[in-house]
Amino acid sequence: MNPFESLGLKHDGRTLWVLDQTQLPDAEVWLDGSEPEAMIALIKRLAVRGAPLIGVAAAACLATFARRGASATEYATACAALRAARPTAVNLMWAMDRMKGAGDPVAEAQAMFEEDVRLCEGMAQHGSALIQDGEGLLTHCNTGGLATAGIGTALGVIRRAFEQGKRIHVYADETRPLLQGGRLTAWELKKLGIPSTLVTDSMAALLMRDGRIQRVLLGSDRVAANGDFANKVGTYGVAVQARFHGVPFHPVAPFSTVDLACPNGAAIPIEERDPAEVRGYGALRWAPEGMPTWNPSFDVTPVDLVTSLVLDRGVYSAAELRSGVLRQVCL
Ligand SMILES: CSC[C@@H](O)[C@@H](O)C(=O)COP(=O)(O)O
Repeated sequence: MNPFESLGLKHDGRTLWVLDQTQLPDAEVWLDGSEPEAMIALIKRLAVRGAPLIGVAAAACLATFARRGASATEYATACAALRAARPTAVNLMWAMDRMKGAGDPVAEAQAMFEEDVRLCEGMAQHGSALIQDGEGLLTHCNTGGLATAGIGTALGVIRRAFEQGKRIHVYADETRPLLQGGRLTAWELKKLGIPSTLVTDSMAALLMRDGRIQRVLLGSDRVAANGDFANKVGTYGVAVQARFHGVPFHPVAPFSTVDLACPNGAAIPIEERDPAEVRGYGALRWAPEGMPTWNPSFDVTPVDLVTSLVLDRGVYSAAELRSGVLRQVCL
């Protein structure tokens, strides 16, 4: 397998390494993700996360496993287990289905990595054209180089607009409960030198009321055929607030996130995670021990709250999405 490298993943030709995203921003620790069991654990505990990245990482892991001499049965078992590591991001299932039927798993994983880089470029090209000079942008969760093999989905769009010289200011939601915005998006924005401010999730409506947000750009873990989409919990709330304040709202995703088998958002499976993530963070606990919690990791935003969806192949309005355009462009 040829060496490849992204912000959160690298393959040196023999071993697959992943950046442990749970330790960011304080430490940049690379872990060995070559073995399927190790990769499944890394995906489950969000050391490797972000819809496109988990698909690419799982594919690279399988390719490494095959190259080390896994039997057909071992390969098929690992493929099925990786496919089930997280339930909402369809990129993982899409990638594993491709790997299942791949004649040459090494070449297929390599192609998938390179394709994801190109898909990010497509989104950046189409999405950056929407952003006007001087805009304040709100984003939720982390959708940058850490979440993909390339420059990212929504954060890639934002980065491209910044590189085009547009004077933008990014507001990053901290994104409770696991703080992908506060830890990861903030880390990426600082690295890139993009003017930005971190806010708690509950501040977004106030920013919109005060006229500081001209556009919302965020990612998706699964887009249904009618344009409803799942993304990190809190996205639906941002969409409602954006509609109330007349702020354009754009999910950004590659075609590999579109699931034509889901007719609408009600069919998207939503991951529920450990209650401990709501009661505290890491070693810190603020809720009474045993306090009942609800911890859906994602929510579904109806297409009616979408201004337009930025795909790698173009920008599609809510009306186009409702009339089934995804069935034509995502074949
Ligand atoms: C390119 S990223 C799109 C989504 O995967 C992202 O917005 C998101 O919700 C990630 O959730 P996570 O639980 O951190 O994997």
